[in-house]
Amino acid sequence: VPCIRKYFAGGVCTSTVQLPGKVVVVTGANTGIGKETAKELARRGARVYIACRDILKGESAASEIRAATKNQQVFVRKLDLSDTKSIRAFAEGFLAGDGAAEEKQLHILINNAGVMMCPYSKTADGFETHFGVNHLGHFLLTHLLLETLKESAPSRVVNVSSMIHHFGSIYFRNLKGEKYYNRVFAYCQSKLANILFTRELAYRLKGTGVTTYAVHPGIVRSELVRHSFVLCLLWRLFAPFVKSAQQGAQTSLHCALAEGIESQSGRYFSDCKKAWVSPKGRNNKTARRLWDVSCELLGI
Ligand SMILES: NC(=O)C1=CN([C@@H]2O[C@H](COP(=O)(O)OP(=O)(O)OC[C@H]3O[C@@H](n4cnc5c(N)ncnc54)[C@H](OP(=O)(O)O)[C@@H]3O)[C@@H](O)[C@H]2O)C=CC1
Ligand SMILES: CC1=C(/C=C/C(C)=C/C=C/C(C)=C/C=O)C(C)(C)CCC1
Repeated sequence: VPCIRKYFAGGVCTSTVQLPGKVVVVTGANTGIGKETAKELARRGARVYIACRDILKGESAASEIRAATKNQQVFVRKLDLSDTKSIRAFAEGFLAGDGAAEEKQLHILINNAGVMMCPYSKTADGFETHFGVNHLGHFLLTHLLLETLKESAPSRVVNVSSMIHHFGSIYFRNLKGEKYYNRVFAYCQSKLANILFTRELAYRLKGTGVTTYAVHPGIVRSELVRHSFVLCLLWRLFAPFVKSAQQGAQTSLHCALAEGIESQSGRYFSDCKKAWVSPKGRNNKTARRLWDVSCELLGI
């Protein structure tokens, strides 16, 4: 089992970059891959903002991270990606100071939070939940923080996607899932949207010093499978093949920290190296259309 575990553990972030004075936001960092990502960035000396929908869960993760890293600069902020009001309030609060410190800079934004295979539901703004939280929520958050990211360049945006994007398509005529709904395809679509967003964002940010990367973290033991009895069972049955959250955080860390990957902006990484993207994820026309439709839906 240790040998199998080692084989399936995947790539390791080997960057030795330290982050004193750097500011980081990680969404969904109260648990799973996000928490481990935030922990490592705090260990390297960054001021880390845990952006999560449940402040109590966030505080408990923050205490754990402070204790493990001896970094007291770990803060919790409310961010519910299923509500654009909450996203706007988070961005306003973050940029205005909102208690702990006035953040005029943001060097690393990790768009990590996500939901998978939930029953049909809508966000506060009427978007299908996977598309609304996994894609539109992070799209709006990035938009609101973009000027600060530019002013803080060199800076990075890491979008946590998935290999499952290979099975996704963007159904422009059914983005709200009202005509038909399948929870697996809804998740796949949202993860493909993460890849296309990364691609278009990189194109638009050329020359600004802000770079962006999409990530597949691997198959990771976490709460993501909470809505699927079958996946919960599979994850248990195949435990030796499933990464720990700490192993799952490595590719996000690589994309946030590794030196010399700036020319790879817009690309997709898995196991800390460039990986193959589905043809749909390489389509510039779809990327552009998704960008325009997202702006329209969000009124930005
Ligand atoms: N685990 C895996 O095998 C894989 C994971 N991924 C991706 O990795 C990322 C992290 O997932 P993972 O750590 O595994 O899953 P977890 O379920 O453990 O963590 C997801 C995080 O997202 C948060 N979240 C969910 N909805 C919202 C919302 N509306 N607003 C704010 N935060 C929200 C959760 O908060 P709360 O605790 O309150 O629910 C939680 O903190 C996801 O984007 C996922 O798609 C990709 C491929 C495989
Ligand atoms: C085939 C197979 C597995 C199942 C993989 C699955 C079901 C992957 C689903 C990925 C998801 C849901 C990604 C989320 O973004 C295990 C259990 C790893 C064990 C080894 C063989």
